[in-house]
Amino acid sequence: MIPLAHDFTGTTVLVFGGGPVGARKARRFAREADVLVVSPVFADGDFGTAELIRAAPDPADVDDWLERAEPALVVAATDDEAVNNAVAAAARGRGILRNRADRAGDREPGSVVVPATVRDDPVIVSIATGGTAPALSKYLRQELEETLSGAGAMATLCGQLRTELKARNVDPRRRHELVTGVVNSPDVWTALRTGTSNCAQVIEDVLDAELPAGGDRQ
Ligand SMILES: C[C@@]1(CC(=O)O)c2cc3[nH]c(cc4nc(cc5[nH]c(cc(n2)[C@H]1CCC(=O)O)[C@@](C)(CC(=O)O)[C@@H]5CCC(=O)O)C(CC(=O)O)=C4CCC(=O)O)c(CCC(=O)O)c3CC(=O)O
Ligand SMILES: NC(=O)C1=CN([C@@H]2O[C@H](COP(=O)(O)OP(=O)(O)OC[C@H]3O[C@@H](n4cnc5c(N)ncnc54)[C@H](O)[C@@H]3O)[C@@H](O)[C@H]2O)C=CC1
Repeated sequence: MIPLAHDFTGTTVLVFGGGPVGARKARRFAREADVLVVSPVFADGDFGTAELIRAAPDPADVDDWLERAEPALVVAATDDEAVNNAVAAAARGRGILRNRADRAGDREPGSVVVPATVRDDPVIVSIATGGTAPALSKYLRQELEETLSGAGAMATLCGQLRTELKARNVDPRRRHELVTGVVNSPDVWTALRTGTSNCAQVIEDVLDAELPAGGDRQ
């Protein structure tokens, strides 16, 4: 399997099944997609901003739901294998991405797995185990949360620094050295994590050291 980052903004994600697993998937995709959850019963819990539709489609009805909703991705998260099979088959027939919550293997083209994810925007790290051990994905996600602390601020800082260096015509090789120096600086990491320094200050320090007296490098 090849991990990809997919932008679901402006699309619909259709989830079948309103149990804890359907809720978790709904929350995940509701970050950016319009999520519809179809289920006869909904678990107590957080479905994010998803729209909840009370219905219990038979396997034969599922394709009509896909036709109406025109989703970019369908999630099969019911406890009824026949319905989950119908969801996967209808999505396959329509060329729609599909995620089966009740399968670890036997994947086919167009079937996707939801990885455990740590975010410190704009940084995203995803973990999957080929379906063999989702509990391990969860464990590793929790471990990585600490490691990633400050990574979002570091990414933002590097982005701004690159823009500033380009605007000052610092040549590409030197730009790479300066940005790599910042990324590898324990002092900058500590400053970002503890809030003792901010992006603007670090950028100013780098620019002052690199371009004293305002002279641009070519
Ligand atoms: C294939 C996959 C399909 C998919 O859902 O995309 C899948 C399938 C199945 N999961 C099952 C069980 C559990 N899943 C979790 C948790 C998570 N499962 C997630 C993803 C995936 N699960 C995909 C593979 C990812 C990978 O490759 O690692 C995570 C990462 C993402 C998310 O769901 O958001 C999320 C953690 C999020 C987080 O916390 O960060 C827990 C732990 C818990 O709930 O505390 C358990 C119980 C412990 C255990 O069994 O490990 C079962 C058996 C069901 C049964 O026995 O009935 C199946 C089906 C089967 O195995 O047949
Ligand atoms: N991928 C994952 O992370 C995990 C997957 N699972 C699998 O996912 C399935 C769902 O897990 P839970 O949410 O814990 O189960 P659950 O049994 O709590 O919820 C299933 C939901 O599906 C609904 N449902 C039943 N028939 C339906 C229909 N015809 N149309 C729409 N919805 C229907 C039920 O009303 C219920 O809300 C489990 O059966 C299991 O196979 C379980 C744990 C973790």
